[in-house]
Amino acid sequence: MQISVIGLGYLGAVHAASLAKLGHDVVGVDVDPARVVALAAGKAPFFEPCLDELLSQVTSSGRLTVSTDMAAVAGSRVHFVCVGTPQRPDGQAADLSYVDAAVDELVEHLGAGEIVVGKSTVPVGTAQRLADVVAAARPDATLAWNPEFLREGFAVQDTLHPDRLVYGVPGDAAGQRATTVLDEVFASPLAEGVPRIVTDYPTAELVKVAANSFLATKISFINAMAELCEVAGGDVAHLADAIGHDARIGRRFLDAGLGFGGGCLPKDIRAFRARADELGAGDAVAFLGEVDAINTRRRTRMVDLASEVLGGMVEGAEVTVLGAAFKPDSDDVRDSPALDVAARLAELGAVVTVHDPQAIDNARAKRPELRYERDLEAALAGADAVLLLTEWKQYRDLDPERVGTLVAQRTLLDGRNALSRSAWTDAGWQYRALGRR
Ligand SMILES: NC(=O)c1ccc[n+]([C@@H]2O[C@H](COP(=O)([O-])OP(=O)(O)OC[C@H]3O[C@@H](n4cnc5c(N)ncnc54)[C@H](O)[C@@H]3O)[C@@H](O)[C@H]2O)c1
Ligand SMILES: O=c1ccn([C@@H]2O[C@H](COP(=O)(O)OP(=O)(O)O[C@H]3O[C@H](CO)[C@@H](O)[C@H](O)[C@H]3O)[C@@H](O)[C@H]2O)c(=O)[nH]1
Repeated sequence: MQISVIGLGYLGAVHAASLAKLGHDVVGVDVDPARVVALAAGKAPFFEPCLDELLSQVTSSGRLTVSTDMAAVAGSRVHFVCVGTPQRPDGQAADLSYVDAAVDELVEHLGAGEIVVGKSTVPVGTAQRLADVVAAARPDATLAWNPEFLREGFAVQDTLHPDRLVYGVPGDAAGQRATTVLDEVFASPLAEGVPRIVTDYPTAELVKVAANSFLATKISFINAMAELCEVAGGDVAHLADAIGHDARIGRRFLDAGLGFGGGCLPKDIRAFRARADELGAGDAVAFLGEVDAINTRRRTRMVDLASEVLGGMVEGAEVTVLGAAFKPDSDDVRDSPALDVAARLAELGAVVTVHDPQAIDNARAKRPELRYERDLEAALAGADAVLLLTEWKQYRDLDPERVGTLVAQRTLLDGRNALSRSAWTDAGWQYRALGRR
């Protein structure tokens, strides 16, 4: 099928390449010329495992083409809208200006019976508003909402083999036609038995923010327990293992530490609260304010812990921060807890050196005031304290003896509960972690 994908960021580039891999002919459109040049050459414009290989396959086979010109979407049967919905700079709510601009431009190129499919994460009510925009421009076109659940770091795998597909469609014949066409788009995952939920627009929009709210709540729940463990002398990693064995709870997303960041969970729970307030149902999700507050406190606690192990002498202390990305296997630094902690320590006068296997360029663009070092051993040299803030595998694999020969003080703060305490203490390190003795 001929398909267009509008917005080629962390979501759209992966979606476009994956649809091409599934055998469709895909044209991608983005307003960022640098992004389009990279993609046209079969290169990922950001780091995402497996994406470079996939892109070089689908661009060289001609299944994926890219353009900065929206006119390139003409003739596609389905148009996926994957542009950003960041938090508004002046508040908590989502900035819908990119979605509105993309749809306004797209509808000028729509042909008879084509389907516009929203994938961006939006406040409930947006789909109906956009459906009216589509209908006004092209009465025989249909809008569907198909939220995306991919995780960065696993984006290709999650797109080709999703946990579920959700279609929000109108409850009429046009909705049935859109469902049939989407089934054709996703024929391959559906044939693997991926569950498909067909519902209305508001439910499809709410499914997305409900899922992210649940995940954020799970992380903040375990981090609240970490706060308790810290004052009561408990160990949150053991606690998580113990409650996680209960299948009703499950161990996934119970990793206590520095908390959640990234371009999704933090902004999505804030936008959800803002939208619920507008709808007069703010009380229903007021708890998300506490989820957010617990999450933010973890960053403050990490800075305090660093100050504590440095004997209150933060100013002038050499601090090595391992990790700048918001999670491993990504170069994304949007709302990165690691980068936030690094910046706060630098503000307090520490001499902070940041290392990350993939995110240094993005981190430098956002926090130019910090020092960056691409060589891991050089980054560790002379450190008074080492802070592990993003649990990349190469940090998990560090040899405490070897690292001990590089640093000035054998002091390690494990912000992700990712290392073996005994391995590091046996090598003479002072090991401290959030939520553990
Ligand atoms: N990143 C993820 O893992 C993920 C997962 C699920 C859902 N989402 C949601 O998907 C949406 C996109 O997120 P992202 O992380 O890919 O953002 P992003 O900022 O990485 O990408 C957005 C892209 O849209 C482009 N764009 C903006 N306006 C445009 C226009 N008018 N026409 C064409 N292109 C335009 C930008 O240049 C950019 O390349 C957001 O709503 C997000 O919440 C993201
Ligand atoms: O037990 C855990 C699990 C995660 N995190 C942190 O939580 C954040 C988010 O992690 P993750 O959810 O894996 O990354 P994202 O790529 O942001 O994916 C989330 O956000 C996407 C965008 O909406 C959704 O599509 C995904 O389903 C949802 O998991 C990261 O900072 C992690 O370090 C923890 O602190 N503890």
